[in-house]
Amino acid sequence: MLVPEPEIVGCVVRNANPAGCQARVAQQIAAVRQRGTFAAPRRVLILGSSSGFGLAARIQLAFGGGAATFGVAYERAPDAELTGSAGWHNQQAFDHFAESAGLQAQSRFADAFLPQTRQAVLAWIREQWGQVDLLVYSLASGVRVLDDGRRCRAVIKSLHNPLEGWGLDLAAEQLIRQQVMVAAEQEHRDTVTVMGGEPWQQWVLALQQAGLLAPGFHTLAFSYEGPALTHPWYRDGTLGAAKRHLQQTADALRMALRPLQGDARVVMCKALVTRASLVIPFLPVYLMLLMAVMKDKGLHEECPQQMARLFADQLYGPGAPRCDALGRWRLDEFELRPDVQHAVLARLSELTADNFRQLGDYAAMRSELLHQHGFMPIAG
Ligand SMILES: NC(=O)c1ccc[n+]([C@@H]2O[C@H](COP(=O)([O-])OP(=O)(O)OC[C@H]3O[C@@H](n4cnc5c(N)ncnc54)[C@H](O)[C@@H]3O)[C@@H](O)[C@H]2O)c1
Repeated sequence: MLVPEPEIVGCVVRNANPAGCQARVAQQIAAVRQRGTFAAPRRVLILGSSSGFGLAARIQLAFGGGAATFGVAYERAPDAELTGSAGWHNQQAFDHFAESAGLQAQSRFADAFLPQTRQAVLAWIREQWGQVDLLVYSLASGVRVLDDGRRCRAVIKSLHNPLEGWGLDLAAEQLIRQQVMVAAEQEHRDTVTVMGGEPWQQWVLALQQAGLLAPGFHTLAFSYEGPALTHPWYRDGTLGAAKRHLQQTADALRMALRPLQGDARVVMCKALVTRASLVIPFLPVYLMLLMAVMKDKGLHEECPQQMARLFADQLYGPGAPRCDALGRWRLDEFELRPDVQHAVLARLSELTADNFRQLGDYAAMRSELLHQHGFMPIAG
C-alpha cells in the first residue's frame, strides 16, 4: 500500500499513515508487556482514548493490568480522499490487538461532551459490566457543543499581559516570533467551559446517579502547571484557568465519592509531545529544549512512561502516588527539578533562529510527532 506523505501545517500533522499507527500501538503494547503485569481495576472507562495520555493509559491498564476497557474518542474516519486521523487508526489498532489477546475492549467514536453519548455509554455499562471501577478523563479539545447547541471555543491566551516569544513552524522548519493576546472575559469563560472540569463532573455524577459506580471507584484527569518559565503563557493564561477548574472539580468529586470510599484526583503530568500540546504557543520551543536537557540527564519520558509510572509503579504497583499539599498526584517532578530548569533556561537565553537545532532536540521532537501519526522518524 502507498504510504502517504505527511501533511504538516504549523505544528499540526493533518493526515496519518494507518500501517504506521498500528505499528506504533503494537510497539507500545510490547513495551507494556515487557514491563510485566500488575493488578488493575477490572472495568475502566477512558474518555479521550485514542491518543496521548488516554491511549497510553488504556494500553497500560489493559495489557499490563488485564482491565476490560471502554474507550470514547472523537476522530476523523478515513474516506475516499483523506486518510482519517491518527487517533482513528490508533483506536482501531487497539481494538484489534485487544481482541487477539482476549481482552474485552469496547470503543466508540463519539462526542463525549454530548448527553446522548453519555446516555449510550451508561446504557452499555449497565448492560455489560453492571458497574465501572475507574474513569480516566483525558479529553483535549478546542471546541465543546453545549446542551443548548451553543458552540464554545477554547482559546490559548494570556489573562494579564500580551506576550511575545519564540514559536516553531514545523512545516517550514523555522523558529518564528509568536504573540499571545489577552483573552476577553467571554473567551476566558469559554476556555474553562471546554477544558475545565464540568464535563468530567457530568460523567461521574451521571454514573453515580445511575448506580453504576463500583465501591472504591476512582477517577482521574490529567493536568499541567509547569515551571516558572512557562507560567506567563500556561498557568497564568486561559488554559491554566481551565486546569484550576479541573482541580476544583476533583475536590468536589472527592467529596461526592466519599460514600463509596471513592477518589477523584488531578494528575500533574510533564510537558510532552502530543497532538494537543504542540498547538500551544511557545510550548514547542520549551519542549525541544526540555527534551534535550532531560535526555542528557537520562530523565526523558513520553506518555507511555508517565502512564507506566502512574499505574504500574504507583497506583496499582508497589509504590504510592506522590501527592502534593493540594491533593494532586505528581508525575512532573523530573521536569521541575532545579538542575533541569536551570539548564533549560541557560539554553533558552542563547536561542536564536540559527542555533535552535543544536540547543534543542528539534529532530527528535519532529520525529516523535510524525511517529505519532504513523510516519517513521525522519533523520534529523
Ligand atoms: N501533552 C501534554 O504535554 C500534557 C501535559 C499535561 C497534561 N495534559 C493533559 O492531558 C489531557 C489529554 O491531552 P493529550 O495531550 O493526551 O491530547 P491528545 O490530543 O493526544 O488526545 C486527546 C484525546 O481527546 C479526544 N477528544 C477530543 N475531543 C473529544 C470529544 N469531543 N469527545 C471525545 N473525545 C474527544 C481525542 O479523540 C483524543 O483521544 C488534556 O487534558 C491535557 O491538557 C497534556
